[in-house]
Parts: sequence; C-alpha cells; structure tokens
Amino acid sequence: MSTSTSLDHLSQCDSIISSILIDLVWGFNVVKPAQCRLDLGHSKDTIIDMVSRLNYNTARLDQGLLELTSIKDYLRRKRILFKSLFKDHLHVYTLLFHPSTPFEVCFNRRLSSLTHKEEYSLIATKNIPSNTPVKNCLATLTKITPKQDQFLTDSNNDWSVLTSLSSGTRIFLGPARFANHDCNNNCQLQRTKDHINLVTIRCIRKGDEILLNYGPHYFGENNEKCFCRSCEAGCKGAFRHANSANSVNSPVDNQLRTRFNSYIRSSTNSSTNHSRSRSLSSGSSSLTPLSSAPSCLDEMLCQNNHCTNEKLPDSAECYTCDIHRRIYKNSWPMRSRPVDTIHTPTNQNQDSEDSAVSEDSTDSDFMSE
Ligand SMILES: C[S@@+](CC[C@H](N)C(=O)[O-])C[C@H]1O[C@@H](n2cnc3c(N)ncnc32)[C@H](O)[C@@H]1O
Repeated sequence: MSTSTSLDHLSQCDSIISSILIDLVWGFNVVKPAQCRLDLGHSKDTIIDMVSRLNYNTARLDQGLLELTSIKDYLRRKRILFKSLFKDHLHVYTLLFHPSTPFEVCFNRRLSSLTHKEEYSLIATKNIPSNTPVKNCLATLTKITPKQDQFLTDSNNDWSVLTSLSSGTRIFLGPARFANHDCNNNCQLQRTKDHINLVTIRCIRKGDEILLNYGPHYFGENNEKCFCRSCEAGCKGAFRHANSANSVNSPVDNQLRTRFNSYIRSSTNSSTNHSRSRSLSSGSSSLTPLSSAPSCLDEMLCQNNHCTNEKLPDSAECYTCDIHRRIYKNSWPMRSRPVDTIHTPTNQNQDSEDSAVSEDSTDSDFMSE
C-alpha cells in the first residue's frame, strides 16, 4: 500500500474519516489535512448507534460504515487503489472504538489555551505496562516529497512527519497523530511497512496522557517553545522564564505570559461549555499560582470535570461523556461489552476475530515496574 499511497489520497481519506468518527461522533473539531467534506445529512445518530452496536466487531463496523449511502456514493467515483486505502484507513479509526482499546482521543484544554488552537490528545483509559504496544494506536504512513514537506512546514499546522535516511520523509495520519510531545515522554514510535504504532517506554496509568518525544529542537531551538508538563514542572521550554522577574520586558515572554495567564484563567473557570462550543480563554477570574492548576484528569477528560466523579455525568453538562455512555453503556473510561454480543453463538467467531479482551483484564494484568 505505501508505495502507491499518495499524500493527497491519504489526506482525503483521513479528513473524511476523522470528520465522521472523531468530529461527528464526539462533537470535536480536529484539524484536517485536506478540505474535503462529505454531506452526511442526518446520519449522526445512525453512526453513533452503529458504533454502539458493533464496536466489539470492528470488521462489521467497517462494513456498516462503508454501506452508508453518503460513503458509498463518495467511493463509487474513486479508483480501486483509493477505495482500498480508504478501507484500510477506516479500520485504523474504527479500532479506536473497540472495548479493548486502552486510550481515547480527548480534548486538551490546557494545551489549547497555551497554543490558542483546538488541541486534542490521547488519554489512557486503562493501565498499560512498560515495553508494550499501545493496542490499536495506529496511523497510516505515506512518503512525502521535499516540496510537500516544505509546504507542511510553512502551513501553520504541524503534521506528524518522520525523517529517516533509509525511508526518506514520511507523514503519518490516523489516531496516533494525536499523541502530543513531552520532553519526558512515555511512548515511542514503532514503524511497520505501512503503519506506525506506539510502544510504551514506561508504564502508563489510567488517566495519563500518552506522549511522544518529537525531538530536541521541534519547538524551536532546545524546544524553547515547548508547552509540555515536564517543561512546566522544571521551568524549561516555554516556561523557562515563568518565575523570573527579568523576563517581564521581553516581547516573547510577554506573549507567553498572556497565553499562560489565559490558561490559568480558563482552567480555574469550572463552568466552561462542553466541547462543541469551546472558549479557549474565558472571562476574568483572579490569577492562580501555577501549582494550583488542575490535575491532568480534571482538565482533559471532560470540559466540566465530571469524569473524576464516580457517578455518571449529567448529560446536559458533558457532551463527550454522554456519547461515551451511549456507546459503551458505562461512564468514562469504562467500556462494557454490548449486551447483544454476549453469549450468542453466532457472534463468537466475529468476537474472536477482533481478539478482544474483557473490560477488566487489562487492569488486572497490569504490572507496575
Ligand atoms: C502531531 S500534533 C499532536 C496533536 C494535536 N494536539 C492535535 O490536536 O492535532 C502536534 C501539535 O500539537 C501541539 N503540541 C503537542 N505537543 C506540544 C508541546 N509540548 N508544546 C507545544 N505544542 C504542542 C502543537 O500544536 C503541535 O503543532
């Protein structure tokens, strides 16, 4: 697939699939690599119901989605190679919904407030031991030319680009591209011919963000514009002057301070709207010291911090949690096996096809280092 996969085709597939399986389902608005759109009419409930019924059998979920009239019409005009790429890439996304998948794409309020863009991240929904592939955390790889690479660099959106002497420059698109950078990362990339996946380099606990290291100079020289939590904790990267009185006169630092303050203000405002109408910098609450910023769980799982409570969230207050409950019949991050796939002999083969594990097994299998 990789030799014939063009950036243009993969971008089209990724934009359409992510607009359905990330944006439409979860109410997100992730950055897309291409401008293409598909009019899905009123299919939102149909798609959520389909995901809810078939998440345990992603091959059937793929099939169900490919049979939607809008997708069928879209693919009808495409060549065989494009159709095959679309199906392959669709599967990379439908695996996200499998109950055994140990992570979810979540809105990242902290990073959004710092970068002033809508930022998403991967949050572990189960404990994952060290030196283990993060199950179903995949992306499709394709080669790009130096000209395309320059174009991507010049555009404001950073795509996940890999450069190696043997394979040249390649971009990857798919759920794994939502892994953000931290200078003290907990995962690294593993490449296969056409895909990449993430492998843990230390144990990850439920609620942790899944993080890569993009390299020492990705966010400017010595990552001086890095907003990661490790830089924040160590007063490095973009936070290197955060506690320094000398920084006040620097225009760069003033800009950072504005962003930084807007992050603190928005994170102290607990009544932010749900993910479909995010306000990245909210009104005027008083400034709070950095150390009182909310925990990772508080700020990433849901807009209204309900997920840290064991009780089910009020659907009017957290759209994302509500969708999760609709799909998995359980509160975030639990994924129950849908009732109609349990103990029915006809479904047994399909279940094993996806080699699923029960909801609890990953946690009990977890061995701390
Ligand atoms: C490969 S994407 C990661 C996913 C991204 N958050 C999203 O929602 O599409 C890389 C982008 O994430 C953001 N990002 C990730 N880690 C960052 C960090 N440590 N500091 C600043 N920005 C970061 C930047 O906007 C960067 O362009």
